[in-house]
Amino acid sequence: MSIVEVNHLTKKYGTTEVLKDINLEIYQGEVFGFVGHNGAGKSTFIHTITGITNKSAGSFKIMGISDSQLNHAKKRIGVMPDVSNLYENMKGLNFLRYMGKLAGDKRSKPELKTLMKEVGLEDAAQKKIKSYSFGMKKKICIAQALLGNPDLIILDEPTSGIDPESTINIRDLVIKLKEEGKTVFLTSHNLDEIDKVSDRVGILSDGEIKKLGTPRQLKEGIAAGVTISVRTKPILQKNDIQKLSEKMNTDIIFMEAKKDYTLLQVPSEEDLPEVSKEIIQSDVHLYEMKVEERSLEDVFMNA
Ligand SMILES: Nc1ncnc2c1ncn2[C@@H]1O[C@H](COP(=O)(O)OP(=O)(O)OP(=O)(O)O)[C@@H](O)[C@H]1O
Repeated sequence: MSIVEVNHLTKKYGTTEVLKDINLEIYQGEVFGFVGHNGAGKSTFIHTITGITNKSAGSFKIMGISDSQLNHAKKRIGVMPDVSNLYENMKGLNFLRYMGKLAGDKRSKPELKTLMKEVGLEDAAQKKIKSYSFGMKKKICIAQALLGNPDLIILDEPTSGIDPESTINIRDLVIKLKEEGKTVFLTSHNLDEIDKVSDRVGILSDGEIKKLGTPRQLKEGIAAGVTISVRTKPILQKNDIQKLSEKMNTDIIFMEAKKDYTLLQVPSEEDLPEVSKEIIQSDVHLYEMKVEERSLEDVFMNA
């Protein structure tokens, strides 16, 4: 079942089309990762489907409720606010109690403390928000998005500015929410994180969804060929790879030479034995050769 259904959605600021004819379905119970470069339109998309800003054209439904009736769906959507919208003079726990009442959240104080613990703020309940670090402010925004027990949780950059341990906490929290049957829509610049946690990923570029699928489908869908890293002494440079390619009469593409290894692309795994044989027979010493996993970053760069 679709929790979000977007049809031909367009958003303009002045004459600039920031979202261009977007079609997208987000299914119940999935974690959907939305990625794109700065200014691609991710926040605008969130603002549009949550009614913070008006669409220019097209339509959308949230939990089957059409955008003209969006107010009826709002209680079931938890949107992570921007840190600048926090009430800095309030203590963390009091802030969540206050926002919780507005959201119709029935949680008791101990339950709200549990929520704070889940987002990694167990020691900050009685501290004023203005004393929080940026990462802590992000965490309380995530907690705020969960008030009122929403079915759809929208997290815009939840892990930016957050330390690695807290990033893992947030990942665990997202997985827990999914296990509870919630739908989580999240944006992030951390592609590794998106890869780990998302059931499906959409790549937004210049206001259009350029790629959509499971992380695996997206990684399998990029240019054919196998990327390998080769650790040699001395390091193989571009001209070495060109010579190798000519000698083998195969397209071997030099990608980059790092500090202690070289990345190259060969047409298929079948070429690996000969590549290693040629390197061993050359003037360099071969220490390691391995196939590199495709990453979402590769997909993103190819979008
Ligand atoms: N209120 C506004 N008025 C005019 N232009 C806007 C407004 N809000 C956003 N934009 C423009 O729309 C484009 C998309 O911005 P948006 O914030 O949606 O991108 P984003 O993908 O969320 O970027 P980031 O990753 O940097 O947060 C940008 O060019 C931005 O300058």
